Amino acid sequence: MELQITNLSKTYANGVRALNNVSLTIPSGMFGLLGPNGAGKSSLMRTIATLQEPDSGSIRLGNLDVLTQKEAVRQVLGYLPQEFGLYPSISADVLLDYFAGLKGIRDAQERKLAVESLLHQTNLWAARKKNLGGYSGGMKQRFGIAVALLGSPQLIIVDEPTAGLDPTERNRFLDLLSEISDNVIVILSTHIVEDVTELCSNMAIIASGEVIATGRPTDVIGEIRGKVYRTKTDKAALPTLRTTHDVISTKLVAGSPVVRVFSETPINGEFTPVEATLEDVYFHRLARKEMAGV
Ligand SMILES: Nc1ncnc2c1ncn2[C@@H]1O[C@H](COP(=O)(O)OP(=O)(O)OP(=O)(O)O)[C@@H](O)[C@H]1O
Repeated sequence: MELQITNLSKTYANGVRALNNVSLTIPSGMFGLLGPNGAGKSSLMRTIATLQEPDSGSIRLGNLDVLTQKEAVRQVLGYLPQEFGLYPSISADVLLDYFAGLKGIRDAQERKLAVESLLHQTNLWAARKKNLGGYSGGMKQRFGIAVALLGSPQLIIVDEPTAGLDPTERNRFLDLLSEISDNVIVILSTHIVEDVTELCSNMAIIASGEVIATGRPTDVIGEIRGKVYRTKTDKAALPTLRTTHDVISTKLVAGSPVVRVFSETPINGEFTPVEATLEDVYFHRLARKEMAGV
């Protein structure tokens, strides 16, 4: 199964153009959607999840037309939104059973098996009798994914699921996502570049509603491989360096700026060639997009 998004555009009533001619092909496996705040990630995900209408464009999921066959899409969709409310004084097993009923699992025995299996899969079995109000952030996210996985969806959309999780919970959540991504499409929206490099077989970067890079992470990185250099400098020299070089990023290491620059041709002197990363592509493409928009 493949998700095919073609020329999707959306301008909100307040005039914000959240999606501008977005076209993407999303195969099965983990697909990372990267972009800064306000890039349009949630708008895109809500549209794919049949929760809002675009102004123009089309979305196909296998043989389904997502924009007109909404009910059929919802049957095979699992969606974990950026924010969701949970009933604080209900236990996980009771609420999951309730959602399983809403998802159309009518047979009580079948529902019980589905709920038990998901509670095990999300590592919430031991805490299944606990009220959700007492769950930690990570447990709530794992409960959210258990709800999204009800009914064996073919398309799973998770919108910034690791924001606010500690490293242990973040890893646990991402491991869970990669386990479920065999043979289904999982779209993971995130600001965290590392998560995409490590987990996703395909990806896209969007900024100001436009796709500015897409492909396999290794191929996307390949476009700037051999063209990234690094140097240490002092703070006073930084403004001049920005005018003479194509600066990708600067980071303070022990108080001194470490600068990564892009160059089509070899640069000597203080610069050392370094292995290009997805973060380099991300910052470099965003900077180019900003310059083009000025
Ligand atoms: N319902 C709405 N009405 C008006 N403007 C909106 C609405 N939803 C989003 N926007 C605007 O559309 C743009 C894209 O927002 P969106 O939430 O899709 O981005 P995002 O990439 O998910 O951002 P974040 O990472 O901060 O969640 C932003 O400028 C946002 O303010």
